[in-house]
Amino acid sequence: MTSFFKVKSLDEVLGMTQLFSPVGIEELHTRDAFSRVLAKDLISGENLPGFRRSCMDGYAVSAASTFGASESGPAWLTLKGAIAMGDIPDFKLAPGEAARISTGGMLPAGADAVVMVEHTEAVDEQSIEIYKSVAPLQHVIDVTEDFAKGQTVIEKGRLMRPQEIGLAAGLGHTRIRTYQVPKVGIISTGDEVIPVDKTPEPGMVRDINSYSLSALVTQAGGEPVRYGIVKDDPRALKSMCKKALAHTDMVLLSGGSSVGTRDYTVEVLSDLPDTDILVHGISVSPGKPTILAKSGHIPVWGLPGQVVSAMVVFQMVVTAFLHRLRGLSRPVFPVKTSARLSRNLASSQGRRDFVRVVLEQEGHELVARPILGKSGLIRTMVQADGLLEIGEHVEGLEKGSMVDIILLK
Ligand SMILES: Nc1nc2c(c(=O)[nH]1)N[C@H]1C(S)=C(S)[C@@H](COP(=O)(O)OP(=O)(O)OC[C@H]3O[C@@H](n4cnc5c(N)ncnc54)[C@H](O)[C@@H]3O)O[C@H]1N2
Ligand code: MOO
Repeated sequence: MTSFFKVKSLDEVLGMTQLFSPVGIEELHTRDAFSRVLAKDLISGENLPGFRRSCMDGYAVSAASTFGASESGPAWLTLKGAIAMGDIPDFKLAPGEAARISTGGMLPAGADAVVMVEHTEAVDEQSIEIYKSVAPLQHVIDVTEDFAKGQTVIEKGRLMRPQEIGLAAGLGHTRIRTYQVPKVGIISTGDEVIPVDKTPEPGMVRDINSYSLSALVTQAGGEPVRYGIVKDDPRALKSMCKKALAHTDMVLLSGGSSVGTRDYTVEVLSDLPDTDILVHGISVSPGKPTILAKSGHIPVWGLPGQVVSAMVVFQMVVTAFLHRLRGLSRPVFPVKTSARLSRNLASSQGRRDFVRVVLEQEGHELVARPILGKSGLIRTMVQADGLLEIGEHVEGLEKGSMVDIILLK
């Protein structure tokens, strides 16, 4: 029997991300850097907060002055003054003294803790009673408690989430260096594939893949560039590949990845200058007939034409390469939930299966119902809340077992 594919494991293929490098760097205003990846360590130029800051409304004290204080035996302290927000206190606290302070105010010299106002009682204009002792630094943010001057606060390769944007702003970094957004060229192939604004004759299909793949590229942090539909003609496909390679950082071809009489992708890619076929076949289902080539420094994918397979391979394989091009230094962990499996599921050993599932709430539990349908049915992806992964060494899963579901965004 002819073996068409030299199938590689998913882990082997994912290991190939290291053969590719992040795209170029650009400087951006911090407010535009959301979802970008930092290209240079961000160093703190100052201490944060830079002064001892109260995190409660109450009284600044030396903790030692409150030791032993209780409801029945309060500590008695002399009121030295009040600290206005944003002011530097112009007095020092001696033992046995306290100063009125608000949340965010600067502690005076001699103070190392704050007593919450609800644990005090004013005796008269000059003195207060304290009903609860505080420990040193209680209710206080210390000078370098967020960050110290010179410290790396965000490492190169980290994603700029809302909290990283806030931190950069808090340290006064208005411009930061990030990786560019990788451009991803998308080419649909197939004599039967027509533009979505045309009405298909029998035997024809509208071009679903360049739309679903564009959306996936955007979701994974890339910029899709659509090159339309190319007929099953090696010369036309080669010329479109060259065009996409000249203007993008990664190329996705959909269709023609298998071994049919009109599946030219491998032939065309092999024929491009400075191009190696790294993968033709991955031991996953759906998506086995996937191709990965390296053209110069650019990854080129031959994705299966089946609408579900193209999407699943993008999510489970291509995304890791796009993250590499974006400059991300750590994996982005998929969002998962735990659910009880509604039925027995068979699976072939030696292959990783990704089964589409619907999630349903039953009492306090989530139940995962597998959607059994062919990989040419877009309906099955639309119904799916997530994917259930069945490992290479697992023969099947039993009804009632708890499983992890990768949620589809
Ligand atoms: N003898 C074998 N045949 C096949 C195998 C195999 O191992 N041995 N694998 C099957 C699997 S699994 C898949 S998946 C497909 C992949 O085939 P291709 O990548 O060559 O894709 P096409 O034949 O071009 O198309 C498959 C299917 O998808 C439709 N299609 C293609 N492009 C689009 C698009 N842009 N939008 C919507 N639909 C699209 C196309 O019309 C076909 O129906 O190979 C199996 N064969
Ligand atoms: O990859 Mo194919 O998608 O199993 O139908």
